[in-house]
Amino acid sequence: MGTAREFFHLPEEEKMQLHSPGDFTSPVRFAPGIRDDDQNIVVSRESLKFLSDPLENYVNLWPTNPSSFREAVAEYCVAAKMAEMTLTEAIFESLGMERASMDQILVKLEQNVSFNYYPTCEKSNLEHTVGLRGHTDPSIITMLLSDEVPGLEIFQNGEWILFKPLPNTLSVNVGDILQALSNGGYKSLLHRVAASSDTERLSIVSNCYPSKDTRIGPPKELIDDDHPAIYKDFNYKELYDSMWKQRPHDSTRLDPFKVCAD
Ligand SMILES: O=C(O)CCC(=O)C(=O)O
Ligand SMILES: [Fe+2]
Repeated sequence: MGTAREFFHLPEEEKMQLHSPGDFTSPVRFAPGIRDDDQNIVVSRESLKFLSDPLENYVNLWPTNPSSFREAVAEYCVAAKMAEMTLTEAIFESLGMERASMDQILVKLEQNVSFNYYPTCEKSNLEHTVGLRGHTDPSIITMLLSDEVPGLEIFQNGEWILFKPLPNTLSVNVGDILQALSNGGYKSLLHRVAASSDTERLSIVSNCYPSKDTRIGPPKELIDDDHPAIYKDFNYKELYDSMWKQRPHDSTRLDPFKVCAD
């Protein structure tokens, strides 16, 4: 967390060297906060997103400032990936998936990591500022470590609820891919981050997802006459590509992959 904080406190010009607008494929990307004039809103989050798996392919592309970056972050990524694999396997077992269906996904799990930084916002601008807009994650599961400053809100039973971070605790969100793989048994979590005028906030998010070509669809053992397939088979590349396309206002990321449109 200290390394992430040091990174975001670097001069703007240095962080902006890692900014490549419109490029969603670069293995290391810095994104500054944005102003959305259409919605008259500022999204204050700055993020550093980077690929981390397999580590040896990417670690040499990561920032070298702060100097602790590569070593500290590599250690975190490896530990997070192991925890995610163990959890994902346990979730698959709980669903009653057969070994072959589980392995098809587990042997090709990948990971990307985001450092998120939410600077404080002037009180007078709070009304038109959010930390991060409501979204679900395009992952199987997402592991979140935050610096214990509140701000994350989750949508539950029709309302936004402030999530209370516990000290030294990781939280895990269900992502869109687990919703598809479990044929709707698990629901991906809609969440957002509020802006604050009091305290800056930091989080480290590790997303775990199948390789781009892995077939994503409910395994046959979860499908029967009472539980018909909700989603067509797709792969992560198709989900990722469709993420950046304009969607109807009320649609979610998985809607384009539904067997029957509602
Ligand atoms: O900062 C947080 O608590 C959440 C960040 C998040 O939702 C994301 O990076 O997808
Ligand atoms: Fe998220």
